[in-house]
Amino acid sequence: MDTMNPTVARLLNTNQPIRITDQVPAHLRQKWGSEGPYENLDLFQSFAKFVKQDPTARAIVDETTSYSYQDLYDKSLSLAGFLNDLGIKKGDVIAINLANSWQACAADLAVAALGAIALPYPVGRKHRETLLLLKQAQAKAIICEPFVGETDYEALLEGIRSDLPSLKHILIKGIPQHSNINLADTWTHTAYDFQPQNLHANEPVRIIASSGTESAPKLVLYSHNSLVGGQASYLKSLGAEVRSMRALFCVSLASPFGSLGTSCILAAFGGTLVTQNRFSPETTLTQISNNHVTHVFCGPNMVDMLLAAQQASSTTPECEALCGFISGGAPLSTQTAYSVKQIFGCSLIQSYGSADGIACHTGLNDDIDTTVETVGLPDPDVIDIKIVDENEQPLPHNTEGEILALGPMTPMCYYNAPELDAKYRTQNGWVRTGDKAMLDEQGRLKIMGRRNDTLLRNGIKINRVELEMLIREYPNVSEVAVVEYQKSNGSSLLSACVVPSPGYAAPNKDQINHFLLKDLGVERYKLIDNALSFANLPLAPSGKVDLKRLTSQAQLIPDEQQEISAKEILDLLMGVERAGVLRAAIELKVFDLLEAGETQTSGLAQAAQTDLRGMRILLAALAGLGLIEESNAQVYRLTKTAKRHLVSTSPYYVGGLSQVYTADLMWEAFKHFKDCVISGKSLLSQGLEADDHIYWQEFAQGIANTSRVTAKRMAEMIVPLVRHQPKISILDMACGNGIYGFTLTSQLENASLTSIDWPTTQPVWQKTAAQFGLSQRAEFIGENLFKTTPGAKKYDVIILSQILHHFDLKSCQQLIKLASDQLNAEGQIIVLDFMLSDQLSATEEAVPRLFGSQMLALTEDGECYPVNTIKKLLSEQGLQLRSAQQFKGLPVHYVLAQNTQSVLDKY
Ligand SMILES: C[S@@+](CC[C@H](N)C(=O)[O-])C[C@H]1O[C@@H](n2cnc3c(N)ncnc32)[C@H](O)[C@@H]1O
Repeated sequence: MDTMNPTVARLLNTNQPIRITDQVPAHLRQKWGSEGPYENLDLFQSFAKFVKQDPTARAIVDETTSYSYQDLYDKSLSLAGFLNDLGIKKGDVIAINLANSWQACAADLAVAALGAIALPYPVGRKHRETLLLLKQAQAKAIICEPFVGETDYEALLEGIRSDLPSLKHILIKGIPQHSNINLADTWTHTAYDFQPQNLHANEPVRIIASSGTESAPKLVLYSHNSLVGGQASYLKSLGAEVRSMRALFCVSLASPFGSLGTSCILAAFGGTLVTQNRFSPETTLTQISNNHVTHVFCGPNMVDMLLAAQQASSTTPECEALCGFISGGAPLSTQTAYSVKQIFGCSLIQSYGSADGIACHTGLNDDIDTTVETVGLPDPDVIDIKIVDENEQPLPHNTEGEILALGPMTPMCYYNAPELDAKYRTQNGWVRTGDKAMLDEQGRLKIMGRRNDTLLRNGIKINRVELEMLIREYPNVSEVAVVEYQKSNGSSLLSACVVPSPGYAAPNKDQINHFLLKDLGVERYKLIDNALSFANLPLAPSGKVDLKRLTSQAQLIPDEQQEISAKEILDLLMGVERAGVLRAAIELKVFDLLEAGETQTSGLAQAAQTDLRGMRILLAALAGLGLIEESNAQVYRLTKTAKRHLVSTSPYYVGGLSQVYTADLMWEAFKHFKDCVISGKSLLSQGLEADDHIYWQEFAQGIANTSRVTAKRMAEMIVPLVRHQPKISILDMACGNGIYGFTLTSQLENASLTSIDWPTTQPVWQKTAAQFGLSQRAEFIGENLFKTTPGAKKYDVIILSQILHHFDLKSCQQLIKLASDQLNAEGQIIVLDFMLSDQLSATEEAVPRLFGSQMLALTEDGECYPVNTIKKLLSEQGLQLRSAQQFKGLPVHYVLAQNTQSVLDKY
């Protein structure tokens, strides 16, 4: 909880029963019911109406299959029956965290049939966001994907379950790893006996989570009527016959924009929903033509990507049925609107809306200027709009003010957040959007500044809120505001203004960018140029973050201050102290002793058999490095990081790396690094590549825990490629402790392993063999790698892990040839190493670069090579490159290549 601001903390700690008060006056809801547009049907009933009319009509088409209205109806009621048997009842909140699929729509419909409330949210939320959403909504159950990218989402949920007393059931779209429910088991359950008379269309059915500018997501509560009656009217003008709409959603169906999918296209219109698991421009183009798509719902960036993909393809687009692209989330450019007309021959609709309760869009026949400059005419069947001044007094046309909105789509209230109702709703139910706009003479809405502004960097649009949310995922960051500012040369830059959690330092620019790029897989153009640390973000009189003030503060930073600071230089120069202190603490087992309960300086000195003054100074330094905390004078405890990574019994222990990175040899070598630079050579009397260097024994032990992680990733990739083979022979060249070869062998029943290294590494290798229980399936060859003569035995997989960097290019070439000569037809070589990519900036690649300096200091002519060089070496041997990438979250790259020649061709 230490990362939360007071509002969030208060929200999470409240155990008050949830009160739902429709903020819209009852007489208005009644009027919309009697005069339209409400039909007063609940969402499921409205959907069921179409099932009855034409059960065989296509409801959903995904990349491979289509599902009829009857199919979807049956599946929804089976799931509803299952949920009902679990005890889910009217008014309960069910979170849905699924990629776009028929299952996501069936889950929406099942929850609606029960009179429960669906809380869909897009996949990709991390720990903090998930906890906030589920806790604030007091969700009773969640239906989710097992994995999101590399995140084990089921494990993430299990990890926060103790903080979620309301969460009783987890349904996994796949085989659960814990004692949870497999969603597949629900689809054949006895159908729920749906009784429409038990539901009222003005009751709640869906929460739309809006990121907004709050520290926590806002949960906006919608009734059946406000979706099926109000929100659906929003799309009516976009097609002559809504029933024949075939709508392709590139955005997540769980996003506010995507909420139109189930409730409007299916339940209100009886149309067809075309889905894709994940947006890809190529798949979208294929789906448009194969499914005669009429409407594409996407963000402006996606439109640009579709245009680029179509331009790159040699075929003319097949899109006769296409009426338009509906682009929401950020403003459009004239160029985009123009290109859509040119290339796809259809309209681009600019849609403006927010989950808080506003939606407006341009028309199919609007000219390009109207499309780009306005967001169209507000439709009273959806929403009425007022432009008001600070005192909420209406302003005349062509005058800028804040947009207030009220109409049939207006949501009921914010869920479980009366303070948000007070802030964002007027007394008679109008939604305060916080966005600035004016109405022109024709009554068209012109947006002058959105609350969730779009940022422009080098001409590319970036959604501020999305970026802020991503940065907020960084550990121990409690608040973030991203602002755009101009440099003296006119270029625009992005600055992240970060408030760290109490007791933590704010991450710097490089740390944030590395996190965005490596952990979250964010596109490079969204990286920030600068990071500023704040104790609190300044607030404007409205109570919102004062972005203007932050922008001017960012503006004030002289360019040179964005470079490395003097303190950081000092930190660099004190690297010797840092490494020495940490190595001493590891060798004296200080972290293990603290874990065992020895917390006093004197006790620690005694247990570690050190001088009292020595221990006192060591502990003070460790506290300075943030590895331990002083709880009382001279009493210490481990920090979370140290507990996880520096206690030797932890499975995540990395202290062994001190034997590698702070080995005696390393001090010796770096003492004379200047001379290495001058001579271009290592000054050690014996380079690492020398016969049977003693360093390798220590290395093999020290690297073990870290190797396990990388080896597991490597095995995950190789196993599916070879497991079909009746027999698999693996060669681990320069095996060290042998973990890579053994990890792979252990996952393949029919595999045998040969490992080569200097004879001195054999004892460590034997230990690993015993740990894996694989001594019977493995042999060790103790000899010089370069002297191995390829015999009759050939291999299906050859591993070259962390070895090429020791040698010059010629030797690398020789080694790859040796490997390639021992490869079976169809066999694979995998090279793993520190490598330089051509995609990251120098500071983002500090580790491999520093590793390069290690090679200069320690080896005769070793080096850290670019990925492309390794690729070339493999290609030169006639091997076909299969893939090359950095393992996500690890500093190691791999390049995988395959022998496509038959053995006979080669000899
Ligand atoms: C950096 S370690 C890598 C070990 C292992 N592949 C891993 O990734 O953990 C390099 C290994 O190469 C071995 N080695 C270096 N030159 C060698 C040679 N000429 N013949 C045999 N082994 C060699 C060392 O003994 C050491 O175990």
